[in-house]
Amino acid sequence: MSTTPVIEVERLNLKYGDFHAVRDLSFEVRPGELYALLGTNGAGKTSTLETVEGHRVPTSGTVRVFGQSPRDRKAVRPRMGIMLQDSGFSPDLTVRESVGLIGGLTRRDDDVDRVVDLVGLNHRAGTLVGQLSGGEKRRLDFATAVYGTPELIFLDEPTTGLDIQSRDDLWDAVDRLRENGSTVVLTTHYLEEAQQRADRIGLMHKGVFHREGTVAELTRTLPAVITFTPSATAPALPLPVAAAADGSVRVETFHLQKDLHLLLAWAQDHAVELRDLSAGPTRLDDVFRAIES
Ligand SMILES: Nc1ncnc2c1ncn2[C@@H]1O[C@H](COP(=O)(O)OP(=O)(O)OP(=O)(O)O)[C@@H](O)[C@H]1O
Repeated sequence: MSTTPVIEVERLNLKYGDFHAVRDLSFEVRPGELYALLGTNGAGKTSTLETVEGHRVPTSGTVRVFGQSPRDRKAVRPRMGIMLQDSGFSPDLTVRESVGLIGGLTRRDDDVDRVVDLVGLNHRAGTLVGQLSGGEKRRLDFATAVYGTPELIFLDEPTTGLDIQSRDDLWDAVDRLRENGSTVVLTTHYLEEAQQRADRIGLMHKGVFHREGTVAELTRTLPAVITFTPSATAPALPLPVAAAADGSVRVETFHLQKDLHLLLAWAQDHAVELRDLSAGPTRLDDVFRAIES
C-alpha cells in the first residue's frame, strides 16, 4: 500500500471577514487510516472539512487530496464519498431512485440494489424519501458516501439519530470498506465511537489543534482515576487521595495498575470494604473536558 498521504493540509488558514476560524492548521491522513477530526463547538472542523472536500477556498495554506487540489473536481471528486449531515434528496423520489442518482452525481459505478442493501434500506427501496424516518434518511445519506466504494470517505456525524442496531450496522459497513482499503475521515460528537475506532485523532479548539495523535497518546496526557468510599473506621489510606464531602475519595494516577494493586492489597489486609469502587483509564471525554479548564 502507498504511504503517500491521502490528505495533506499545510498551514491552512480560513477567515470569514475579520474572523479567523482556522489558524495555521497542518495534518495529514495516511492511506487506510480512520482519522477523526473532533473538537468543541465552533472549533473549525466543518470549515476545515469543507476545504478538504473542495467546497471552500483556503484564505492561505495548501490542501492536497491524492496529491492534487481538491478544487480539481474531475480528478478528485470521483475518488471520494461524502456523507453530509443532510444530502437533500427530493422527498418525491423513492429510495431506489435517489440511490440511482448518486452514480451520476459522483461519476462512480455501482449496483443500486447492492448499495440499497448495504445501507439496510432494501425493505424501503420503493418508499418515498419524504416518508422515511430520521434514521432511515441518515442511512440514505450514508449511501452517498459508499456508492462505488470510493478510496476516501468523509463521514460527518454519521450516527446522529441512529438507534444502536443501525449504528452497529453502519460501523460494520465502514469496517468492510476499510478492509477494502478505503481511508475514512470522521467527525462526531460521540467520543466513544472515536475512541474505539479512530487510528488517530485531531482534537480542535478555536481553530487550532489542542492535541493530535492516537487515542493512547491523547489520553496518556491525563491521569487515570480511582474512586471509592472507604468505611469510616478504615485505617490511613495507602495513597494520597482527594476527599469529597460525601465521604468518597479520588485517586489520580499515571500508574493505574500498580496503584490499584496497592489499594486492593491494603483493603484485603485491613478487611476494608471499598464501596462503589471504580477505576478506569483516562477517556477521551476527560481530554475534552480538560480543554477549557
Ligand atoms: N459562513 C460563515 N460566516 C462567518 N462565520 C462562520 C461561517 N461559517 C462558520 N463560521 C464561524 O467559524 C467558526 C468555525 O465554524 P465551524 O462550523 O467550522 O466549526 P465546527 O467545529 O464545525 O463547529 P460545530 O461542532 O459547532 O459544528 C465558528 O465560530 C463559526 O461561527
